Parts: sequence; C-alpha cells; structure tokens
Amino acid sequence: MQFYHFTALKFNVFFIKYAKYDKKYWTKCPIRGKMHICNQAAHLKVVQIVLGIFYELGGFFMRIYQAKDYADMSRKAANIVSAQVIMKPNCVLGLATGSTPIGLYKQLVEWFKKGDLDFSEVMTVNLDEYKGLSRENDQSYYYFMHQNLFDHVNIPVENTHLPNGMEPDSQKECKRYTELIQSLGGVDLQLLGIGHNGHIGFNEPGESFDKQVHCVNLTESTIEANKRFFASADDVPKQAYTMGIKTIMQAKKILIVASGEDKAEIVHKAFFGPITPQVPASVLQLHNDVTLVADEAALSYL
Ligand SMILES: O=P(O)(O)OC[C@H]1O[C@](O)(CO)[C@@H](O)[C@@H]1O
Repeated sequence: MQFYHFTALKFNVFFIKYAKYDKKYWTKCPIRGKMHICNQAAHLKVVQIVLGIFYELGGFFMRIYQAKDYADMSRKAANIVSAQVIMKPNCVLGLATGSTPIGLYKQLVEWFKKGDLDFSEVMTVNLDEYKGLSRENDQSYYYFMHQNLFDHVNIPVENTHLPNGMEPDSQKECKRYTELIQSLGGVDLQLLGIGHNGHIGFNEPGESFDKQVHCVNLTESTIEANKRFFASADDVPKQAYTMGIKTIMQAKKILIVASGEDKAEIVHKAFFGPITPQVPASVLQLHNDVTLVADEAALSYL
C-alpha cells in the first residue's frame, strides 16, 4: 500500500501561503487540536519543530492512501472499515451514501459472505437523509443502505440508524438524532464521501462548523449533481437532514473516500487549501485521525 507523507508538505505549503499573503500564520495546535494564529516568525519556527516531532512519532496527522483506481480504492477503504469491525466488534460506524462508497460496501459484503466479517454487534448511524422521502422510496438513503449493505450482512436492523426523512418537525428530528448518536457513545469510524463543492454529508459551502444534526436547504449544485438519480431535477428533494460538521468532527476516526478526476480539484482544495466554511471538507484538516483513500485520478492535483 502506498503511503504518502504529505502532512509535512501540507503544513509547509500552509505556512508559506499565509506567510506570504496574510503576514499571519495559521496553524493547527497539535496538542489541543485547535487553530490559532502565530504572529511571529519565531513562534512559527517552534510550531514547525513541534509538528516535526509529532510527525516523527506518528502523531496526529492525516494519512493519504493512493489507490490505482476505483476498485483498488474500494478495497483499501474496506480494509480500514473491516479492521475497525474486527478490532471493536460492537463499534459504531458512521456511514455515507453517494456513488463513491458503493464498491466499498460491495467488498464488505463479499468478505462477510466468505466468513471474514461479523456485523452482529455493529451499530450504524448514517450521515444524512432527504427530508420528505419515505423509506420505501428507492432514492431514500434508507433504501440505499439496505440495498447496498444492510440486507446482505448480519447486522440486526435495530442496530442501524438514519435520520427519519418523514418527520416534518425538523427541530424534533434533529434533536432526536443528535441524542441518539450521543446515546451510542459517539461514532468510532465515520465514513465520508466528498461533493464537488466540498460538501460532506449535506453540509454545503458556508455552513457553520459549529452545527450538530440540522435540516439544510440543498444548493443548486448538489441538486444538479444528484438529479441523475431522479426522473428530473424537480424531483430531487430540496431539503435534507444531516449530521453537522461538529457532529462529524466528534467522530473518533474519519475515513474519506474519493474517486475520479472530477474530484481532483476539490480534494486538493479540501486537504491543501485554507480551512474555510466555503469548503466544508477543509475542516477535516483539524481532525486528529483522518484517512483519505483516493484513486490516482482524484489525487492528480496534488
Ligand atoms: O460519491 P458521490 O456520488 O460523488 O457523492 C459525493 C457526496 O454527495 C452526496 O451524495 C450528497 O450529494 C453525499 O452523500 C456524498 O458524500
């Protein structure tokens, strides 16, 4: 497996960028996991040394695995999910929909059928669900998860959780889902895809980093990207329930998958650009345990 030591480079790019344009130096404090500004070159130097030591110790850094293609990406990412299930059989998996994780789910099903994986104690919480779609609707994420994973492995249905798209009272549903995640003890491993505009879950550009589960209005670009699954763009729901960035960042580990050249620009922005709500996935640079598994095409801007 190819492992890129991009982190050091990333931080250097980061430093140079801000040194040049802002005359301020944003960095991540590796101990508290918070952003702060270094306003003196000496301070910057110290932070760089500390980061270097953490890096050498294999500390809090993003891992980027480059896969050859979609199939390879799916297998590598499935390996990480299955390691989680094997190491902690009663873990809480945060799951994602979209086209990217389909191959990963297929691989998990295959390993389950071979007897290599057991989901009997696993619990799952999905990132999001369209508001207004019933479970029976073949475009609901409930339907997707059953179709791609739950119906093919031995996970008890009562262990699987998604926001209830048919609950009209947004406040009530968001509170229920936030409390549910907390009652499970939080997410051990959160799987994410990335939208072309950098959205994670349905957190669209401009969303505050400070939100728990909430109801969002989908952007035109997301409606456009998702219309391929519906008869027309008019049929795409206009709202969705989603875990907020805060909920996602509370996961103990994050695994993000990306495939294809059309994701190359946003992957580059998200992981090497400034941390900004305009690119929601960029917040992941602040998480202590993030793994990106992407194919060569999706990493081609790096
Ligand atoms: O994997 P895809 O289909 O490119 O989708 C990327 C992201 O967009 C969504 O499908 C939402 O539009 C997410 O669920 C997903 O993470």
